[in-house]
Amino acid sequence: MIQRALLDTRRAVRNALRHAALPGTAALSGTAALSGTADPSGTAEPPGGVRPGVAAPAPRPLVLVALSGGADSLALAAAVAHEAPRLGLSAGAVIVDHGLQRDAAAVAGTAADLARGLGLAPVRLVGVRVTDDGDGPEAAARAARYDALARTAEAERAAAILTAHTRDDQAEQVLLGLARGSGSRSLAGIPPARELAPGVAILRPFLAADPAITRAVTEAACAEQGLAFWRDPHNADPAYARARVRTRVLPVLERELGPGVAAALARSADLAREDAEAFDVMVEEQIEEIVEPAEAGIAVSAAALAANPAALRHRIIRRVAEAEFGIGLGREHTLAIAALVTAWRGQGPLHVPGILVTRDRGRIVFTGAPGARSGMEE
Ligand SMILES: Nc1ncnc2c1ncn2[C@@H]1O[C@H](COP(=O)(O)OP(=O)(O)OP(=O)(O)O)[C@@H](O)[C@H]1O
Repeated sequence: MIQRALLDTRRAVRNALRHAALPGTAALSGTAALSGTADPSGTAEPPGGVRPGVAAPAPRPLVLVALSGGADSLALAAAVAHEAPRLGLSAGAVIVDHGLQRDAAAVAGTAADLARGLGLAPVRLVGVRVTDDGDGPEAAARAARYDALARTAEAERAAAILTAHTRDDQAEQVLLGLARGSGSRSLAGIPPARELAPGVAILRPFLAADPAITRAVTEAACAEQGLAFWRDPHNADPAYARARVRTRVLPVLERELGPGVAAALARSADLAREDAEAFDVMVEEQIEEIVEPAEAGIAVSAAALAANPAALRHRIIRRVAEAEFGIGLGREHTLAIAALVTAWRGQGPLHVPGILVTRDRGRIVFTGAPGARSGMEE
């Protein structure tokens, strides 16, 4: 029997690892290894150990799979265990125990056993305390998890953490962003790769694949390898917005609009990401040109802001507030500041949370309100 899902997951991992520009290493191309220790055979040391007079081989760069024990990350772990040695990499796993469910420790222990059974090493089981600061239990668990992943990667000197987000996760994320009324950065959804911490990348091979790997494929890949995966009861718990999108909203859309909605949403994310990246570059270029320090703050040329299309003008305003004062402006406040440029009729100073904005001699001047952080980020 052709194990198609297994092969798809392995190909996704192989491509992601080959093309990753992992921190501290060069991007793999073809069979060349990250650190110059290319070893498609998977045997880094010569038989009999290191030869006299020959420098010991550099340790293989380490990648760590973020493993929950669910189908997605178990399929990823199996694919990484197979592919990493062939690319001159070593591969381990991190399992985060959020301690949120009664059987959490047992689930984490089983996942760790499965990882060891796949040949991953090291396998790290990390317990975290989840404290909800008001953003909800999902966000609190995510923050604790990513913090633990970053700390473990640093402790193990890993070049990358790999997570198993699928096309279905991406579609759900885009729908949630749409429902919130977000811009292209948020609609871009979950990035296939980004920096997790200084010197540590986070890679999502199933999202980077073309076409992206679906949840159905990860489940099939587990079945093809006889891997028993855990089903997280939270995934079907209607208390969680993401679970409602997964179990109720997307099935309705697929039924009413036809199959392919999830794929289309994931494609929208890719398009939005391209737009967002282009805007980021344009905003930085504009900021270099039209922003200057002002007493106790920063000033932007009103004429230059006016000359830009709204999409850029609004992004420049938001970027200045974020970089200079650490404040994320909402749509309403952004438009109010933009009106000092586009609908100028001698308005007085504008108070937005943490910032005072005035128009003064052809410049829009941003000044920190008491307590606001100040200083444009590098
Ligand atoms: N307990 C865990 N331990 C280690 N890794 C985990 C754990 N839970 C999830 N992950 C990793 O995160 C990926 C996404 O999981 P999930 O969709 O549940 O996360 P999420 O809450 O949506 O957060 P985010 O999408 O921001 O990672 C999984 O595929 C897996 O790689």
